[in-house]
Amino acid sequence: MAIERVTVVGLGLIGSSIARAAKARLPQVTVTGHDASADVREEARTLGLCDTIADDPAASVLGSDLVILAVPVGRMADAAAAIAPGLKPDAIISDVGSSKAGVADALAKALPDHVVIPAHPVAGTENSGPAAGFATLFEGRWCIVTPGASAPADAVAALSGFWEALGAKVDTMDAAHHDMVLAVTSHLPHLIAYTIVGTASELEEVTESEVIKYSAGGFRDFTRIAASDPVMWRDVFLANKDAVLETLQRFNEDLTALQQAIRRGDGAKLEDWFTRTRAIRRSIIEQGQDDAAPDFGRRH
Ligand SMILES: NC(=O)C1=CN([C@@H]2O[C@H](COP(=O)(O)OP(=O)(O)OC[C@H]3O[C@@H](n4cnc5c(N)ncnc54)[C@H](O)[C@@H]3O)[C@@H](O)[C@H]2O)C=CC1
Ligand SMILES: O=C(O)C(=O)Cc1ccc(O)cc1
Repeated sequence: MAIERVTVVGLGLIGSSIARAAKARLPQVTVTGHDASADVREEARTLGLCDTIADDPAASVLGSDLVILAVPVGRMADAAAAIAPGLKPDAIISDVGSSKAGVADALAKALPDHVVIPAHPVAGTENSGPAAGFATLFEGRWCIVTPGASAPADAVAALSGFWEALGAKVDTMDAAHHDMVLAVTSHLPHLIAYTIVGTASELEEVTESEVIKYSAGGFRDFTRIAASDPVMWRDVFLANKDAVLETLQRFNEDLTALQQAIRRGDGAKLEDWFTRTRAIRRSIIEQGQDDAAPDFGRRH
């Protein structure tokens, strides 16, 4: 099935990057945009992100073959309900939310008679808003598609083809599995960054501002992640509660084991652990998958 008209709902970092990438790489595709915020719609018009920006959500999806919801995870249900009256019966509705099982349920409930295929481009930055997006964001990055059992194969293929056309590599998996994997690789690291930067800022009173002054090393990387959008991440942790709590439990156990090794002066335990993690990093680089950390910061 051909995708000739695409609507992007939510024109922040990810939505505006989809619009930019589609305009750059798919000149035959017409892109319509909508955002609930009048200021964002205005900015999107000024930036020339889409062929058309619609003020009304239902009007924005009229005639569209593919509608991508790029709003915070907690806003997916509202956004889906608002577009419902304008959808073509055979339109594909997808999203880009960072957690998948809860979003899949919310979208299926809001759009019971439509083809819903959730997805997650695993690419982004700590910035938000329409000006933060860029056309190359998805190049060489994974997009995880999580179709339910009833998703038509031709629609899954069409959505995967769209992401590949934007430069992404596509993998397909079950939504619950996605949420467990991303809890480890993305959600927990963000929680750790939010924690350490908050703790350090409280400790700053003790160290008399030296935390900021000497923040050239690892701490600086944590501050970048901890600058990520508060609303987006609030929603991710609330939506992926079970997987995050399970991962956090394991993390706490390992942290306690390292704490104990430090207290007991168990240097062998510390050195073994650090040797193992160094090998993990090296094997990621050998597999050519070391794009994550440097690439996330490539626009800064
Ligand atoms: N920031 C990142 O690095 C990544 C984010 N994501 C996911 O992408 C989604 C969007 O995130 P960002 O683009 O970073 O956020 P953003 O904050 O830059 O943009 C979100 C936009 O959605 C709009 N919006 C909110 N509720 C709406 C509604 N009901 N209808 C229409 N528009 C609405 C907001 O006005 C805002 O312009 C989230 O679900 C997030 O989990 C996925 C991959 C990476
Ligand atoms: O900026 C970073 O380091 C990120 O981790 C970006 C990011 C944020 C959320 C996602 O769901 C995927 C990628």
